[in-house]
Amino acid sequence: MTLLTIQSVSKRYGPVTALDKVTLDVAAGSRTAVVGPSGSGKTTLLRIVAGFERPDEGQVVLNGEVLADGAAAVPAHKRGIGIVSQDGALFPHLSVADNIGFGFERGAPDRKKRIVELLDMVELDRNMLTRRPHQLSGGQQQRVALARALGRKPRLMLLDEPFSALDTGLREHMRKAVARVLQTADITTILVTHDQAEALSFADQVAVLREGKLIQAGSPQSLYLQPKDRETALFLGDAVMLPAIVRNGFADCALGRVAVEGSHQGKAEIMLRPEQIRVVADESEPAYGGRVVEVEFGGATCTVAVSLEGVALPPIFIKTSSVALPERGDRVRLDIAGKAHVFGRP
Ligand SMILES: Nc1ncnc2c1ncn2[C@@H]1O[C@H](COP(=O)(O)OP(=O)(O)OP(=O)(O)O)[C@@H](O)[C@H]1O
Repeated sequence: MTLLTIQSVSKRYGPVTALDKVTLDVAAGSRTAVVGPSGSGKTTLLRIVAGFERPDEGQVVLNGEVLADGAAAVPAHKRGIGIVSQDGALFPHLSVADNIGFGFERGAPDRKKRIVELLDMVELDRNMLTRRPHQLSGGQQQRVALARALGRKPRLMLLDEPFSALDTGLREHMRKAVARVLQTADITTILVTHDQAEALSFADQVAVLREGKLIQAGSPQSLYLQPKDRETALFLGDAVMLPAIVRNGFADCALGRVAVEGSHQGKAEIMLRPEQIRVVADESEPAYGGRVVEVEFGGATCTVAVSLEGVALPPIFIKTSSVALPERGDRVRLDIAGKAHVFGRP
């Protein structure tokens, strides 16, 4: 069931088109990540859904209720939508307990109990209730902000880059913790991020924005393995692109004959994710071989650059484990796992 429908929403700021006829459905109980380069319209979209901005055109409908229809809009505080921003936006002069209970009635008999329940939900220690925000770490502040937003029992939760101020390890931990809390509470969520890995691991649906347009929306797997165009492919991760001739489910390219998806026939560009390619030392002069021109040791994931023989193409970069890492100058062949994705060539 669809909870939120964003229908042909456009927003201009003077000469800048921040959003251009964006249409996106968000299923009830799901997690959607909106990604895109800086300035692509992610925050504008979130602010329109939250009610902090009004669209010039288009509709926002939540659970059958029209929240915005062009400039006619339901005010933000009447939307039942929670939002957690990058800085958490906690009230610095209030304790953790009062931050979490901010929206609750002062004299409500169950106020304290609800605050403690929310604190437990975001897995914070109860001795933190009397602390002020500046006595908390960045990750703890974000949990308090999430608890406060959850306390209002939102129909929809919006997360605007909430993990971006945290360092890598904590970021991943928080992402998992927040996903768990939202799933347990069965709250539909939209996350805005410019971290592709975060989007792919957090969401059921990823929506890619570029220059105010929605380029593609779908499951993380489908976007990563079947991106609509080159730019989307490269935005979501490293990719090896090769010219090819496709016939009956196979592509002839500089790597030999590679199985492909789809029914495209003729000239095309194919894409492989680097982890689909395995570098195998092979001195036997294979028909489609190459020579290692660069090795970058990176711990768990190393990068090997291979210059393909007999073709005028730049070296291709392959991610590989540190086990049996080839050396510069080695002859190798490249084994492919899975199928390549085909971009049709006009
Ligand atoms: N209040 C405003 N006035 C004028 N232009 C604005 C305003 N808000 C956003 N813009 C412009 O609209 C475009 C989209 O901005 P938006 O903040 O939505 O992008 P974003 O994808 O969230 O970027 P970032 O990842 O850098 O936060 C940008 O060109 C931005 O400069």
